Amino acid sequence: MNISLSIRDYTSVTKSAAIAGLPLPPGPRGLPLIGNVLDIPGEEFWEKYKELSDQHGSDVIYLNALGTDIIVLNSIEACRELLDKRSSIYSSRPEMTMMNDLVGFTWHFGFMPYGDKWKVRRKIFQQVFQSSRVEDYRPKIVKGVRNFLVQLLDNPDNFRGHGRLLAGAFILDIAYGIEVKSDSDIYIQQAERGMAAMAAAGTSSYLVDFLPSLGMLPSWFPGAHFKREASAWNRDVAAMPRDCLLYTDDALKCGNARTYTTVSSFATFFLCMIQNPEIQRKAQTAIDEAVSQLGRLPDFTEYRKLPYIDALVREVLRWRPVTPIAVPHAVIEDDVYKGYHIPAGATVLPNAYAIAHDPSVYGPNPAKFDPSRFMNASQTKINEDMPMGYETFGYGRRICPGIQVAVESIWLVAISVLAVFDLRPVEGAREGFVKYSSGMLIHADPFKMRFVPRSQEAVELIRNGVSTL
Ligand code: HEM
Repeated sequence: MNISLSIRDYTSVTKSAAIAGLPLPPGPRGLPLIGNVLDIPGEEFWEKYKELSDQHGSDVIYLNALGTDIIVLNSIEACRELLDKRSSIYSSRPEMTMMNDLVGFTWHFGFMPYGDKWKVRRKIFQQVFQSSRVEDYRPKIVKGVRNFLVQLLDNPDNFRGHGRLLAGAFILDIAYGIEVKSDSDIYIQQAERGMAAMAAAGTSSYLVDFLPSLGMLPSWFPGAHFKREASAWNRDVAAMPRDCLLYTDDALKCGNARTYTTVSSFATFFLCMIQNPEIQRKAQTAIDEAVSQLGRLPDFTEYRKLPYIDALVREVLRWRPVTPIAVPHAVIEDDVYKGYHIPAGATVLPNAYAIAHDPSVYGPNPAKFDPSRFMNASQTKINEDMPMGYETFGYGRRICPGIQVAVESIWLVAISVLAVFDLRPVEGAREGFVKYSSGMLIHADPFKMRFVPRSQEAVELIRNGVSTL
């Protein structure tokens, strides 16, 4: 036994030594001590990583920030090979000092390292949101979307607030069975602020993430602005699990701080519709033919039966991925990819934005919003050979466990809103590009639009939508 162990140990030591002798993936030359810190921009870093990948002619690039190894995966093949197929060693998280220790997300299993504590929480969370429970949660999505339509009719200017309420209330209802009625509810507001903190703190671009001892600096110290930002966010983030316990005796379910992601997709959907009226009309024609003539609002009876609406949802998720570099993974063993050494402990960033905008995956002109890219040549069915555009939900064992409810919510919002409203830009407002925020989660900057009921019959359908459930 002892002999076999020592043979195994010897084999693994020689294997590690052989791997360590391989070159690291290519990347920009770093400076002494600080490495590539100056190559990591504070904003839209996914663009820069893609540029570096093109410059070095490699889908995998290497950077070093204050001694921390960073591997960026810029192709779907690299993500699938490493994060999916080799998930037993690529499913941990880096330390994330800013997110966990300073901002206070240690309670959220999404940022925990791979291990038993994470596994228990993930299992319980999945039980709540798994696909076999669609019968339990779909009626709640339908009810939420019907209320959303009434709110859009009565107070269209607050469409973002209604979207926040829809996403937040629905998750609170599924997870804890509690009913929230307004977007000014304290829990919705708090979750919103907590998610804004998550979006900003999770970028892996704070120096303290690479040199945790910087966290010891006092807040007043020059350059320690991250400490001041963290303490401003910490109050809301710490309150999230505490308040969650007011509603449930099961603290492990407290992983629901993910509403912001779905809300960001709702806004992208609205934006794409006002910027592409011909696509809006095409989607409405498909809905009118299949549902509106039935004299009722759409529901899950139509799910997966209208290929153009499925394609539209895929394109919303692809065009502006909510999480452009997903959430950082960490690799726990030395590994080899395409002859390059991937060092144990490296932070691994899947560049979801680069993948979503890769013409070799999604066809020409990836900057254009065009649902037809997901259809077959005759435009009659979804092209099943094309990836779904869901890469934005991450990879391997850490893939988003809310993927199904998120996609189904976005789908029902899209089909229901288009069935009864024409979405139009505000007359006289400057049309064109709307800027997106930069961070772990991105969202469109505030914009205005109009929700015009398509007919008197549509108004009646909206008004009667909730009572007919
Ligand atoms: C458009 C909507 C959404 C997007 C784009 C999104 C995206 C992501 C991504 C990229 C990750 C990290 C995956 C990885 O590390 O490889 C993630 C993790 C996670 N998501 Fe989502 N998500 C969305 C909606 C939701 C919803 C609605 C929920 C809750 C019902 C949710 C719950 C979670 C949780 C708990 C994790 C942590 C998983 C873990 O670390 O094991 N997400 N999500």
